[in-house]
Amino acid sequence: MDGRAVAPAAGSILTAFATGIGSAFAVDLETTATVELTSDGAFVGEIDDRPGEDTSLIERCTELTVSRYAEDAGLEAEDVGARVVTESDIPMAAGLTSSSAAANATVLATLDALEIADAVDRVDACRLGVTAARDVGVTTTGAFDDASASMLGGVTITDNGSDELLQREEVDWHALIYTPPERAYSGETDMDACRRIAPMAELVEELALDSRYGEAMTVNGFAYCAALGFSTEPMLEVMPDVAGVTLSGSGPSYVAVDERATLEAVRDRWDDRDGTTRLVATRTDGTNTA
Ligand SMILES: Nc1ncnc2c1ncn2[C@@H]1O[C@H](COP(=O)(O)OP(=O)(O)OP(=O)(O)O)[C@@H](O)[C@H]1O
Ligand SMILES: O=C(O)C1=C[C@@H](O)[C@@H](O)[C@H](O)C1
Repeated sequence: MDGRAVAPAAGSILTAFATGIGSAFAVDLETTATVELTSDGAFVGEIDDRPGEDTSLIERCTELTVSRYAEDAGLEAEDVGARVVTESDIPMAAGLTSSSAAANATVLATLDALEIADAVDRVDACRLGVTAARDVGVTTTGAFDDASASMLGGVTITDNGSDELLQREEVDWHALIYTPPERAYSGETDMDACRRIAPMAELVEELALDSRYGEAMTVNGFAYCAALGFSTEPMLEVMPDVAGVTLSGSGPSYVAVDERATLEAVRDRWDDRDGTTRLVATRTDGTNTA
């Protein structure tokens, strides 16, 4: 039995390291997971085109999903194993939620292989991926904010301490994303520095809950650039022309939102920098079987 699912990336509105409350929105970059069920009880992962990269997240996702749902599919969990392969156009460890997209795609592809994808609540499926991310140490707060945006689409606001969804709204922006060449792994974030900006994070939370997402993300960006030692220059280069701009996740990517034409007009300011600039649509749908 084979299953397949596709999950989008996400950009930040409120990064959750300071208070545990986070907010993110889905963007049109994708990870695809293909899962083949086996009968040897082993869980084996492969990341296409990245032979040396750590596959423990996607292996744990298949294992947890089989353990939780095999019996619902009429199978004995002990006899079931899985082979999972991911293919992705989301840069890894760049602040664009590659880990949450890989987890969501893998959980849903495993449910698809078990032929019960439509019977499982998407938020429960998302929480399973968050548990796997915690188990293998690729997250600090669990990143339910990023994971829920990728699973459901649109903007989500979450409490990553309790994995509760506080708000979800569909938005119609485009996103301009600048990714410098370096990488930043979320599991290695300086949490002491992040906790010092908690009062700013609380202000960002108020703005986001009031649907003032552009202002929220810009305050978030200045606070997290300061806490994590990233430059605010890329933000200043596109302000005040865009509705919002921030450092995304644990960096090093920056993301700006507005109408497509506005972002096209400022794009060359980031194109001049080392790294990659992408102009993508936001996504109101989330993770789906394929
Ligand atoms: N396409 C993928 N397939 C399988 N595993 C992946 C994939 N992308 C990321 N991962 C896993 O996630 C880890 C990177 O997680 P990390 O949280 O640091 O990056 P990120 O999710 O891109 O960043 P951020 O959380 O700041 O948005 C990788 O080491 C790998 O274990
Ligand atoms: O690992 C984590 O806990 C997080 C990672 C980042 O992507 C952030 O965007 C998120 O808010 C929290």
